[in-house]
Amino acid sequence: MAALEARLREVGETRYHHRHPFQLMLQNGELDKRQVQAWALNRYYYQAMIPIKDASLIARLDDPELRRIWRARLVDHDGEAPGEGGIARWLKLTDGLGLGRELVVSTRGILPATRFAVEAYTHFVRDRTLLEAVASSLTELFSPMVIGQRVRGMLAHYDFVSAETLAYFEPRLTQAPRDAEMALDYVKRHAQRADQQQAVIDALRFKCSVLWAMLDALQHAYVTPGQVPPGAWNGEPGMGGQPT
Ligand SMILES: O=C(O)c1cc(C(=O)O)c2c(n1)C(=O)C(=O)c1cc(C(=O)O)[nH]c1-2
Repeated sequence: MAALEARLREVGETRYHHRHPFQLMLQNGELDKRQVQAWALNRYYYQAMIPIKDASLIARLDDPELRRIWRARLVDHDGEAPGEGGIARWLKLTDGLGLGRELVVSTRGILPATRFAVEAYTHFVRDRTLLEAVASSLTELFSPMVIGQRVRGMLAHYDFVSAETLAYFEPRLTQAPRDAEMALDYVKRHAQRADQQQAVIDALRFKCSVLWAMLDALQHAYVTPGQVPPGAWNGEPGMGGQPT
């Protein structure tokens, strides 16, 4: 099983979004405020869909113990009360960046490719085997590293963000390792055959592609050559994006 873990870590090393040019620009202070806003606006859709993805996974778990463990993820994102949890904290980030809440929550200004990538993830978790669904969350093995680089870089380079507006990320540094450890343990116990282990590797590759595609879309639309797709957010806080 150490061999499987080594293969998974190799996938992360080569394919995770810590290597994406948009992530590098974000953490190196090379984006302007509008580009950072576009990142936060689009990433909101990922945040909003994660608990829906997790709820569909929980619905397929027949072991109460596993459901109880996985349930913590719903609480992390949705909170126990209005204004709590990861989604609410992400909205503090978009507030802090000057984006209108109605625009953000409506998701009408997100890029088409953001929507397709996030939907592909939720459908993958719903439709594939439970083993693949669990394995697709294993990008979380690598997220504390990229979050640390992003937060440090953004605080150092952008005067329009603060530790308070980036507060979303702080709890993730403990939540993500807890979740990833559990998912890795599950995968190691359930991927016994070679074909199952390959399915696990492929699920992680797929998930890396989801995250990569989201940043590709931002790079294409808002960096170079600046091709904002029709109907997507046009750079004006609270505006842009056609009403649905
Ligand atoms: O900031 C990031 O780079 C990053 C990456 C990932 C990831 O690797 O999927 C997640 C998150 N953040 C995150 O905040 C989060 O809640 C989360 C949940 C999941 C998942 O697949 O269930 N990934 C991620």
